[in-house]
Amino acid sequence: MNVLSIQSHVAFGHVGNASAVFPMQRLGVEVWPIHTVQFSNHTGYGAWKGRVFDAPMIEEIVDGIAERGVLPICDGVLSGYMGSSDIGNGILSAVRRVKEANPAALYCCDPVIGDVGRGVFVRPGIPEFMRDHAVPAADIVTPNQFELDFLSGRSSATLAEAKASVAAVQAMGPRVVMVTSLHTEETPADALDLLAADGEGVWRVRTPRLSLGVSGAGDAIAALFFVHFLRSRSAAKALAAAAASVYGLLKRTQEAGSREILTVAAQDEFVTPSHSFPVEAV
Ligand SMILES: Nc1ncnc2c1ncn2[C@@H]1O[C@H](COP(=O)(O)OP(=O)(O)O)[C@@H](O)[C@H]1O
Ligand SMILES: Cc1ncc(COP(=O)(O)O)c(C=O)c1O
Ligand SMILES: [Mg+2]
Repeated sequence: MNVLSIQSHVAFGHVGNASAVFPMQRLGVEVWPIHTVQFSNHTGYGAWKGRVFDAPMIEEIVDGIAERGVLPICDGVLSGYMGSSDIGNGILSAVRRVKEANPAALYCCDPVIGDVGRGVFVRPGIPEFMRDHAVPAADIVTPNQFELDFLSGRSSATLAEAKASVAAVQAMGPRVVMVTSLHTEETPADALDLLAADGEGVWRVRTPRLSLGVSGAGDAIAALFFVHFLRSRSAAKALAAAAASVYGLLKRTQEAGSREILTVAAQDEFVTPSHSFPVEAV
């Protein structure tokens, strides 16, 4: 399986491609990473160095890949942190080229915009670009609760509201939606929910809430969900597998007291997760 992964890259630590590429490789996927930015570290530190690339650079690399004649064997495109809405256009043009070459390829868009508590952490214009252009072009989207609320223009304070928000996002285009870190009135204080919907049903996985604040978990879970969905074509199975792996990864990270997720040290969690959680139809 071959996945074109277009997102941010950091030299130190694990967000964007530095969080997503290795778990996919560990699952046996050939990943073709293209970086939208290269920063020293993730922006959660408040300071970083590096630069944002541009749409022509993304298109140039896709051109070079196309010249190798391999776009027809690309099974999917994964996008995440975009850097600028211009880069977003470059990503959507890559998606169009891949789908022209392989109509069965799927586009999974992780609509990285912000987070509850931290607010919007991307450049102006990106939230609207995600809502008006990227999400409508996607087959699969993986918002956190903050991003779900922004995209749907609704609130998700209860499970019923969250399901209505998911349906509103599906009405924008994507058939499959996975919501991460969902906390509704029904969610116990020491837990968090994940929802996945695929047009046939909505499923929930509930895991304990760990006391750590790290970046990059969303990038890892989007990559894992996408790979498991491409393989199983089941949103429920992909949700169970991705949630178990990321929980194991974060539990190890918490135990080690690390500020960065233990993508390398806890790599066995991607293949043989040490925890598993039931999937409930809701
Ligand atoms: N504090 C936490 N405790 C347990 N699991 C967590 C925690 N933070 C993140 N996760 C897991 O990682 C997933 C993705 O993280 P999330 O923070 O929602 O993504 P993002 O970084 O995109 O906002 C969550 O759905 C959850 O499964
Ligand atoms: C460069 C970069 N990419 C991606 C992300 C997204 O990380 P997360 O997976 O926590 O949403 C961040 C968050 O700070 C970031 O700074
Ligand atoms: Mg995210």
